[in-house]
Amino acid sequence: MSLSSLLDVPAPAKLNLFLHIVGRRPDGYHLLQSVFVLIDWADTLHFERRADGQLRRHDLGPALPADDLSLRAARLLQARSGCTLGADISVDKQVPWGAGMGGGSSDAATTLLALNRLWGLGWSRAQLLALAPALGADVPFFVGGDNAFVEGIGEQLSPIEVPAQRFVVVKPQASLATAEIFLHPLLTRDTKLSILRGSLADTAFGCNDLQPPAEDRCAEVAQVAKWLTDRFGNSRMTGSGSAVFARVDSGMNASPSAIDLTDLPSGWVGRECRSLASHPLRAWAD
Ligand SMILES: C[C@@](CO)(OP(=O)(O)O)[C@H](O)COP(=O)(O)OP(=O)(O)OC[C@H]1O[C@@H](n2ccc(N)nc2=O)[C@H](O)[C@@H]1O
Ligand SMILES: Nc1ncnc2c1ncn2[C@@H]1O[C@H](COP(=O)(O)OP(=O)(O)O)[C@@H](O)[C@H]1O
Repeated sequence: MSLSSLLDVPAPAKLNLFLHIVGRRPDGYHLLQSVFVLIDWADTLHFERRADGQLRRHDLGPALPADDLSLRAARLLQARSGCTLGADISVDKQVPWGAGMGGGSSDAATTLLALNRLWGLGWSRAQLLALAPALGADVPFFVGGDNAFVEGIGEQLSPIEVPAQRFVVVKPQASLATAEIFLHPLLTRDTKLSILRGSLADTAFGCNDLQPPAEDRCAEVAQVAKWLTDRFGNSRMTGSGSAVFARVDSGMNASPSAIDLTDLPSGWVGRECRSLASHPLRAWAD
């Protein structure tokens, strides 16, 4: 078997440094402004080319939905490109789901980037980006591959440089469904528009408008936020939750030895994470 018939690639998660809801489209989707930052908490996807055209997924970690986002992305690319090749896709799931960390969306985007190479399609980034919104509002960001100021429902990407940062990210036992948080009566939809400038990449800028509804829906979100604020002096929910992060790159908690996650309450998962400058497959499409 030639080397190029196998690929092993990371699918990194993201954090929303802030997330403002600034309006709503006639179809009910919400217009947002947000800074999305890639982090080094990642799934690993293994791809093996198949000559028979079949697409099969194998779960190396926890079981995923039968029609998961990596498989949906593979089917979409196969159908749109007319490619007669298939793939075995093995997913080592490390990123918690229902967490606002975009793990499923990253799996979908990473699958588009990887199969484009494995199948020798030679599609441009713009062609792959055109497929992305049909897979989910977060998928264009991961296909773009750069940390970004994001507008619209997630399809308008302005790459920005985000200073290297460290975070502690904690997800409580409860998971949250994105659609439920967007429909919550406590959600405000009229946050003032921000103008893109350097300070938008500051982790202290703005807020997450989805956090009050998420805390109302799920008491554990507020508990995680308090747990992090007590230890690191700051906290903010990412996406539609339920994970919450704290910056640990400044102040008295700057030393790695100060980060101790051994006392996480039972059922919570947490890690120290670093921001990434870009998706590790950023160079795989122009
Ligand atoms: C709000 C964010 C921020 O990153 O939340 P997280 O999913 O990361 O938590 C995302 O844009 C979410 O993206 P994604 O998770 O891909 O959402 P989708 O599957 O497209 O949408 C799930 C549901 O959320 C609602 N939705 C989603 C995005 C949006 N801008 N407005 C919405 O109202 C819609 O009801 C939609 O049916
Ligand atoms: N490969 C996948 N990884 C994780 N979740 C997936 C995947 N495929 C489909 N899903 C479904 O998508 C939902 C949202 O997943 P994900 O993008 O990880 O979370 P979030 O919306 O919290 O950022 C999950 O609850 C799960 O049911």
